[in-house]
Amino acid sequence: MTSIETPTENPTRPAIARVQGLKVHFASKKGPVHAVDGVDFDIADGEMLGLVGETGCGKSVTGRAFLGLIPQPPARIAGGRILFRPRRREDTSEDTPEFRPCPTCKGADIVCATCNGSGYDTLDLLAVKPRTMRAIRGRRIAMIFQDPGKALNPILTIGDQLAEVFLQHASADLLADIGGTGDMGGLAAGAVGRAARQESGRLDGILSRVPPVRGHLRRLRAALEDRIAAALAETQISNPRRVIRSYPHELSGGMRQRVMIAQALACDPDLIIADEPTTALDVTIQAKIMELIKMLQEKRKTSVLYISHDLSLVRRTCDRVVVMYAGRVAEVGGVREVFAAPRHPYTRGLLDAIPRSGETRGVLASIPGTVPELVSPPPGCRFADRCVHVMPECTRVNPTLQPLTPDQSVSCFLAHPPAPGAAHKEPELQET
Ligand SMILES: Nc1ncnc2c1ncn2[C@@H]1O[C@H](COP(=O)(O)OP(=O)(O)OP(=O)(O)O)[C@@H](O)[C@H]1O
Repeated sequence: MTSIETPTENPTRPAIARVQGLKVHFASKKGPVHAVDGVDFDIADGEMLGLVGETGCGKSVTGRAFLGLIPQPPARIAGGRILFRPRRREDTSEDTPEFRPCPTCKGADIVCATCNGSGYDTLDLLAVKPRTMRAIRGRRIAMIFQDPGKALNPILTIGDQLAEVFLQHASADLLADIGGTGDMGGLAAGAVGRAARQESGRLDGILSRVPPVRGHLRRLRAALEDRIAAALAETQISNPRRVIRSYPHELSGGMRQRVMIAQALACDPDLIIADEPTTALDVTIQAKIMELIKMLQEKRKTSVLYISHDLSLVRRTCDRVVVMYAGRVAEVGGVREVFAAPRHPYTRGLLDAIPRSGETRGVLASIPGTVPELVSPPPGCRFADRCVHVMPECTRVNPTLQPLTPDQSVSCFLAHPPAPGAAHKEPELQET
C-alpha cells in the first residue's frame, strides 16, 4: 500500500487501511441515495484519525463499511475498495488462510518495503469472504458503538460477553495460559474459536463441544476470568471482578462504555472504528472516555478511526482529520494544520461554528443552508449552494481532492483553480 501515492495519506507513517473511491448507495422510493459517493482517505499505522462532518454526511456508513456492517439491501456498495493490511503477529493460529503472505517477502522480512514488515498481503474488506470477515471482526478490526446500551446483550453478563471475544479470537493465548500444548494447544484453540463463533453463547456450551479441553474447564474458566478482569482493569473500571458478574443494566452509561472499550481492545486489534463513542454519555464523562481511548491507543499503538461531531475532542485527541460533506471528502490533513488554516470553506464554517471564549464544548453548530438532497445530488461541488465564495465553475465541475502541502489536501477551486475550459467532470455515478 505504501507504493501508491494519494493526496490523503499521512506523510510520516505507512497506511494500515486505505479507502479508495468508496460509494455506498441506499435504495429509496425517490431513487438511490448517494450517501457515500467517492470517498478516499488513508488511516496510518498507529494514528488516531478523526472523521467529522454534519449529520447525514456519510460518516457512520463509511465506518461500518470496514466491517461489512452495512445492510444490503437497502444499501449497495456501488464502487470502491477498502484496503487493509493486518499487522504482524506472533500468534496467527486464529487467522484465516486467506490472510495471504506478502507477495514480495513471503512474510519473512520485517523491513520489507511492500508490506512494511507486516508480512501480509493487502485485503480488500469489501471483497473478502464472510469467513475472512469473521476472522477480522473483533480480532483485527474492532468497533466501539455510539450507544453501549444497545450494543451490549442485555441477557448476558459482562463476563459472558467478554468471554465470547477471547474464546473466538484468543483461544490459543488462553490455552497457553493453562500450559496447553499439542492437542490442547493449536488444535483445541482452533476448535474453541470455531465453537465460540457457532455458539455465540455461554462458556460451558462452547467448551463442551471441544473434547480436549473438557477436563480442564475449571482452569480454563479461571484463566478466562483473569484475562477479562485485566481487560476491564485497563479501562480503569473499579472492582472488575464484580463487574464480570453484572448485567449491562446494572452499570452506569460510562461503565458500559468502558466495557465496550475493553471488549474492543480484548484481542489487541490493529484498528478500532469508534463511532461517536461518547455521544450517549453525560458531558462530564465524555472527555474522560475520550482520554481513556487516547491513552490506550497510544499505549498499544492501535490505529483509531474516530467518528465525531465534536471538533474540540477531535482537536484534542486526533493526529489527522478527514472532513466529509454530503458523501464526499472536503478536506484532509494534520489536525494542527487544518484547525490553524482550514482551506475548504466548509471546514472554515465548521470551525467558525465552534463556541468560543468561556465555552469548552465544540459540537458542530449551524452553517446557513442545508445539506443537498442526496437522491439527485447537484453536479459540481456539493457545498456550492452554501458557499460564500461560490464561483460559476463550482456548480458545473466537481473539484477533486488535491494535495496543497504534504500535510493537507482539499477539494475546492479556491485552492486549486480548474484548468481553463474544464468540462463538466462529474465522476460517473452508477445507478442502483
Ligand atoms: N439503513 C439505511 N437506510 C436508508 N438510508 C440510510 C441508512 N443508513 C444511512 N442511510 C443514509 O445515509 C446517509 C448517511 O448516513 P450516516 O449515518 O453515515 O451519516 P452520519 O454522517 O454518520 O450522520 P450522524 O452524524 O447523524 O450519525 C443518511 O443521510 C441516510 O440518507
